[in-house]
Amino acid sequence: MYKIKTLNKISKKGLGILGKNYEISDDCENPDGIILRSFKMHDMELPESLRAVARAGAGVNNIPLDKCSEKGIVVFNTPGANANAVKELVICSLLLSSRKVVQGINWAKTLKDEGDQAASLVEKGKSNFVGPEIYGKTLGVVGLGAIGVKVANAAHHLGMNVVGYDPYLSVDSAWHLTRFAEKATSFDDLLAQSDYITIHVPALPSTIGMFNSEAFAKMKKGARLLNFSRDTLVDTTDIQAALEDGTVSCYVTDFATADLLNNDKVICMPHLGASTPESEENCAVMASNEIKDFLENGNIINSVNYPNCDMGEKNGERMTVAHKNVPNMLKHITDLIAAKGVNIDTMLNKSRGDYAYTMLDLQGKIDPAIAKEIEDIDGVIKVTLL
Ligand SMILES: NC(=O)C1=CN([C@@H]2O[C@H](COP(=O)(O)OP(=O)(O)OC[C@H]3O[C@@H](n4cnc5c(N)ncnc54)[C@H](O)[C@@H]3O)[C@@H](O)[C@H]2O)C=CC1
Ligand SMILES: O=C(O)CCC(=O)C(=O)O
Repeated sequence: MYKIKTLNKISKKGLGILGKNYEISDDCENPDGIILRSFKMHDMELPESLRAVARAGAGVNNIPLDKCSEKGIVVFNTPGANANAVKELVICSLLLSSRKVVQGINWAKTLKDEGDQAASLVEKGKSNFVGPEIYGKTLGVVGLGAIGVKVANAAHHLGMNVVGYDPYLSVDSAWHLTRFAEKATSFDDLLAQSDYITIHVPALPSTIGMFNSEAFAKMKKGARLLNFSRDTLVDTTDIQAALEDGTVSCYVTDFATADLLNNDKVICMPHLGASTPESEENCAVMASNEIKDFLENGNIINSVNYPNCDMGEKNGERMTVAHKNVPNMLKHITDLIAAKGVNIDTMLNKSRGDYAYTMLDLQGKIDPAIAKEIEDIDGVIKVTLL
């Protein structure tokens, strides 16, 4: 029986995939795996039993990746599974940033006690809520991954000129991106051209604070900024100054923070980007499949800290070894196995940065003591006999 701890509400349809060999609860002790959404794991003690963490979503800045890697805990995410949900809210927000819809609705509500006068007051007051159309305007998309590409394509279909910036654009993203999107020559070039800018990069040391006073100084006066990625990408003090002096005319963010909630030029949403039944189900299904395949077969698909390794369904004895990416490791492991007279049927070894993962299909019955001996090799982190 495998134990799965959930740290957020996870779609039942997704969890159902795990099947009857799984005990799933939000308070289980000694879990083999954790499935979560935005729960912040940084202050959490990682149980010794823990082998895998699956983020039902894209961003993994809520997970202590270094700590997990050191303990041989494989962390997964669900690339693209919520991208359509975010794309739709971004398109909605392009319009919200332009047309003063939120402000207009709030004002209209203040007329609720005006009786027969309400209709004429609406007509008199509506000129306060005029805003430009997005058709023919330029949208800058920063980060052309799963979400950025979908946003770029949809904006093109709405008649916008699209300019994109992504120095690490993947081949897959390039295949899916509309041919009408133009490539910005640099981040500064995108800032200078865009009437609207939407951010779709992960929160990394290299991206945190990328929208700061220096960036705002290079933007078109009155540009509109959308942030559905992470709060830390936009410097809170600098955006308030840019809104105050009119450099940015509206900031739409999916990350409501106390200092922004009082600003009339900010539209704050409570992290709703991925909150659709479809996206919650897609993410939960993908996360459950990933964790099940790892726990049962040792396969790693869509990990963010260990290399992807897939030997298909196990058929016999399989051993997996999470280890440091150092010389001679394979020799040490295979020497110990050979010394026990065990034959290796198939083997796969891949590395990713400082860490590596080895999968071995072994012939015959394996003495679990081998696992202990391999775990004692300097640089080996975790050995699992499946
Ligand atoms: N508001 C919400 O509910 C959601 C927010 N997100 C956030 O959106 C982010 C992006 O999600 P996806 O598109 O699914 O991820 P993704 O990994 O498919 O795309 C990220 C893209 O950013 C690019 N990138 C990295 N550094 C960059 C830089 N310095 N400048 C320009 N581009 C850079 C990468 O090359 C990649 O193409 C996530 O990391 C997460 O923080 C994701 C899903 C839901
Ligand atoms: O699970 C959620 O609602 C948040 C989604 C998100 O921010 C992500 O996938 O990065």
